[in-house]
Amino acid sequence: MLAELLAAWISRQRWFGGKGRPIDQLSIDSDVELTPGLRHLIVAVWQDDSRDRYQLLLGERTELPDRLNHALIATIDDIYLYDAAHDPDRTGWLLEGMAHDETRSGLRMRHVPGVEIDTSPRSLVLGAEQSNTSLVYGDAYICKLFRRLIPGINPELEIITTLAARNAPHIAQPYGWIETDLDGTDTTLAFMQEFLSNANDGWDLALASVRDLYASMPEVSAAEAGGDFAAESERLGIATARVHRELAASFPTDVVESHEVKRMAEAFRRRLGRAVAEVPELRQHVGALEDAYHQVEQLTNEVFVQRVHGDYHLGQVMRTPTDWVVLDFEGEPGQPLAERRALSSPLRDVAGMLRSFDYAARHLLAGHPEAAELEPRAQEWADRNRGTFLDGYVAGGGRINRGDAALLRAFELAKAVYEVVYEARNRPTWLPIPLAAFRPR
Ligand SMILES: Nc1ncnc2c1ncn2[C@@H]1O[C@H](COP(=O)(O)OP(=O)(O)O)[C@@H](O)[C@H]1O
Ligand SMILES: O=P(O)(O)O[C@H]1O[C@H](CO)[C@@H](O[C@H]2O[C@H](CO)[C@@H](O)[C@H](O)[C@H]2O)[C@H](O)[C@H]1O
Repeated sequence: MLAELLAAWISRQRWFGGKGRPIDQLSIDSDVELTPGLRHLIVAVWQDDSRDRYQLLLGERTELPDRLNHALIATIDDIYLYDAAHDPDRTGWLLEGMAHDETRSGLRMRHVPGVEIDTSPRSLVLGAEQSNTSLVYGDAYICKLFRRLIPGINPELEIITTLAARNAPHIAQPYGWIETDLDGTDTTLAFMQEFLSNANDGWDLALASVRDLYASMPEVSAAEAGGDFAAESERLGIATARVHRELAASFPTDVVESHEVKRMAEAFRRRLGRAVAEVPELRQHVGALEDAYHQVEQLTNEVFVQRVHGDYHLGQVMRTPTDWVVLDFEGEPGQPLAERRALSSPLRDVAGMLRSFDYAARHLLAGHPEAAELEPRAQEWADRNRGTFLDGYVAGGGRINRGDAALLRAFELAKAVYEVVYEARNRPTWLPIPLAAFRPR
């Protein structure tokens, strides 16, 4: 009975990766009591013969305070079962566990050597629950509970702890993590780092700039607008190049010989094939995409590859009073771990951010009564910030060569294909934004 109730509940969660497909079955793989009133569950969700596993913190109470009503999952035998990630009376237990390196019922809670964890702050779930659930403790820490579990060490934990040990700039200090065995492999369940309380999300800052441009009367160019974002885009380019340099210095790198570059084009094509099957709107753009991928096959230069961010966009960077900080090095949610840890061209991240400038420029157009008149201004804002970001990247020592244009374009288009699927599944009204990327330029 609990399994059926969980299936209905999980399908409505923003972080559930299997949206758009019915759940055939949900089974409870593990269910352990962490402390009275708090259970840790790993559930397996079966859809079309594929299985994904998710973790949840299940709270139990005989009375449910109003503030937890939104987290209610079900009532069984007069016991309220709810998502305890939303209950600060329960989540303090995780902080204590990491502070004291506790192991309970197979869950290993650990802190980064040399740091101290203050166990007094209470948690709040961050409003923007996306692929995961983040708990903010006071204004000190942010602990991300990975919802969909993939056996193995999460790339974010691996990368941030490695970069922090080198005192690399542009990252937030790591504090602790929680792990368990899944299929006999150490698997990260949660990762906690410094909460940047005095910082703004790059996406929000960019949107403020776009809004300012749209509202400026009489019409001014993006460069003349009071909220011009170009200096920030440039700084972000410089920070991105620095992070790429740190990643290249900390992890293995390689060079893909020109005759092997074909494989990259094949990967783009495989992704396109899957996406077209899911989102028919893509079909009319297949020709243009094939052309772009074909140009990659014709490349005669070798391609430098290294560890990269993997899902780089304006929502993954924050502006502190001093500089940009890069978050969320876990790659594209939903991709196999091996793919997320694989070496790739840093141009992939550059392309991701270029796409994000396009998103920021266009997102306010959907449903806007003056969308047609604003379109050229959106394009102008996107072009300006994409350009200054690239300038910053090159000035910061980022590797972009003359022969990279075709590869950068292909990465951008492949990212837009990914976004089409992401939007079709999660925010269908946003679908026109990535679809606009396939228009001829
Ligand atoms: N260290 C941090 N300090 C402050 N806010 C953060 C921090 N990490 C993440 N956030 C906020 O949480 C949002 C989502 O974080 P992210 O790591 O991208 O999670 P997800 O993987 O669920 O998308 C970010 O856009 C940012 O607003
Ligand atoms: O942040 P996540 O790791 O959860 O990334 C996923 O969600 C993102 C949306 O929140 C999605 O990003 C897309 O929308 C952004 C605006 O909301 C935009 O800035 C990005 O450029 C665009 O790709 C991301 O693709 C997805 O993996």
